Amino acid sequence: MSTPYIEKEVDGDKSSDVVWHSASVSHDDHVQLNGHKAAVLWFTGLSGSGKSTVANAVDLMLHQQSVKTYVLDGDNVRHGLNGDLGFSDADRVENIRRVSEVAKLFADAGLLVSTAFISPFISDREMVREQLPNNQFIEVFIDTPLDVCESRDPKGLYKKARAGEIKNFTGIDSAYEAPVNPEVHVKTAEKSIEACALQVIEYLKANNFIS
Ligand SMILES: Nc1ncnc2c1ncn2[C@@H]1O[C@H](COP(=O)(O)OS(=O)(=O)O)[C@@H](OP(=O)(O)O)[C@H]1O
Ligand SMILES: Nc1ncnc2c1ncn2[C@@H]1O[C@H](COP(=O)(O)OP(=O)(O)O)[C@@H](O)[C@H]1O
Repeated sequence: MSTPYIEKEVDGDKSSDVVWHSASVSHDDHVQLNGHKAAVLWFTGLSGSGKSTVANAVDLMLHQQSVKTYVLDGDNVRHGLNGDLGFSDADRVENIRRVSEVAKLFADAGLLVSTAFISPFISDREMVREQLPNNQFIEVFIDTPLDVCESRDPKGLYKKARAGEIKNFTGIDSAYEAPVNPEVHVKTAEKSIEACALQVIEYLKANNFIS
């Protein structure tokens, strides 16, 4: 007998006649089969801070240990699911809301999912935390000073933003609210990519998400 993992949320009138259907295979069944806990590693930081790089390094380390994983990356999700969204504050909020729902489904399936989104607003990240059960939200602050991100400029976007060719660019003319008490605080300007990834792996081990 499975227990409903995700409770139905009534969203105004549009879904009031939709009834939640419990799955035959429960979250606990997935976790038992996988042999590790599920969680969402929520990487947040400025553009060029290293979210994608560290998230993918962590993902590879986990995969090599036979942990079931998936990476949701802002650049990729914005090509499909969120291709209709731009970079106004309202669109960023909607971006994170949708990603949060997808991440919740991946975690429900028993995966250790990593997300790499700037996710600049504390309120949105706290919304994600609150909708995930049992401390499954792990905030990973990729803390890289703006000047370092700008000197890396892997996609040439800071140059364009400084030239006024891109508006509402995070850290230039759009806000970034740093995490106050993240589960993992990674300073990429001070250590290698591998050391940054290992810091996340150590957190997962110390908190019994993986063995
Ligand atoms: N105006 C503006 N501000 C910030 N970023 C911009 C912008 N325009 C395009 N890009 C590119 O989009 C990537 C950020 O997308 P996200 O979905 O992570 O943004 S957010 O969480 O909704 O704020 C970001 O990717 P990363 O560099 O990997 O962070 C940029 O490549
Ligand atoms: N310790 C480090 N951790 C992460 N990235 C680093 C580090 N040192 C240098 N970099 C470089 O910084 C850049 C970060 O880019 P990216 O991962 O795309 O950032 P983001 O996803 O936050 O926009 C990459 O070119 C990466 O090689």
